Amino acid sequence: MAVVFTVMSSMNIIAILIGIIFVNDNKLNPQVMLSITMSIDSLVMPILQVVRLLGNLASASTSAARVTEIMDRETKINTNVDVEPLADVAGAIEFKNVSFKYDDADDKEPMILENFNFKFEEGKSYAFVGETGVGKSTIAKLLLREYDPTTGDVFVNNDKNLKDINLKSYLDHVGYVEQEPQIIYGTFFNNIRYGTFDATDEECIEAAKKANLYDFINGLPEGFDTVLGERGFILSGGQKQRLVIARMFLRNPKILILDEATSALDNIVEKEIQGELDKLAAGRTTIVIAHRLSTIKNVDQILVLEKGVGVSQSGTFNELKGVEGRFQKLYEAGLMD
Ligand SMILES: Nc1ncnc2c1ncn2[C@@H]1O[C@H](COP(=O)(O)OP(=O)(O)OP(=O)(O)O)[C@@H](O)[C@H]1O
Repeated sequence: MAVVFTVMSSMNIIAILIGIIFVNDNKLNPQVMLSITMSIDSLVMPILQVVRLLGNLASASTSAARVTEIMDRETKINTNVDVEPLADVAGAIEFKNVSFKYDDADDKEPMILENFNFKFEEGKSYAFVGETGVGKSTIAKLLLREYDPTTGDVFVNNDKNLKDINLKSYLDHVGYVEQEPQIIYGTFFNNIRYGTFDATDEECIEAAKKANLYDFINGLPEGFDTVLGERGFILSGGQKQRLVIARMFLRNPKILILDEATSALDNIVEKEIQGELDKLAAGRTTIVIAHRLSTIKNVDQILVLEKGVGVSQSGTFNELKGVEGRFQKLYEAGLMD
């Protein structure tokens, strides 16, 4: 492709150079030379455009093939689309004898969770802490049923195995706030409404007020119609988090999973956002995957994960701070701002 471009582009330069020589020797009228080079231009340009188009078509067909390959991939998770959707989801979740590793087939891979038993009670808040790689985010993935346990089961609504229920109807009641908030290309209205598509403008505005984002949006020249995302208005890390919190207020989930939701923010913004997250968590079963101990001071129960041990300690922040153990070590290591 590059060769074609070079040859085509050089044709014009060569014609001009030869033309200049001929004009100098009085063998060619300058006006004729000008019209010849212009004709070459109008001949070469469409050819170059076609060549460029062919190049784009080739990369588009490669991308289309990759998308088709991904779409055709068989998922290991049966989402049970044919099962009657759950009318409601109770906030209690129970892990029974759950062991998990990512590659079932690899005998050498150690279990990340081993025989984990725990009951999350409705409306209470929990936090998982522990060193990096210990398996905190893996628990969030099991709760979202991105993976099924290698052995053991997760139960919701008392006795319903997460593997057997209509997954979409369960996930409709689960709110997930990721470390890196997902902003879509669209207006504030589109972004807040994402996931609750039938919400009215008034409901979006109400959610923005709860997330303490209303005054900021309202102060923009185009207000809630300001376009965000790639090539759109750029939000700061804290504003993005607030936007996701507004989205969650609108969704009103029974179960809330916060995966290090404030870890990308500086201390001052983090403290402000923490207030909004606490409001959001009130009355919902909340599970925090935490890096900073300061964000989990108020949760009902902290579970300390340790490699090869599982849950080595549990209790409230003040209880754990006062006893010798892994939590105190994390606390003393400065994980508390
Ligand atoms: N998709 C995956 N495939 C294979 N192994 C994975 C996958 N995701 C995570 N792991 C491995 O599982 C272990 C637990 O990872 P996990 O992300 O749950 O830890 P974490 O405690 O959340 O760590 P961090 O605090 O660094 O986020 C790690 O050894 C990690 O390398």
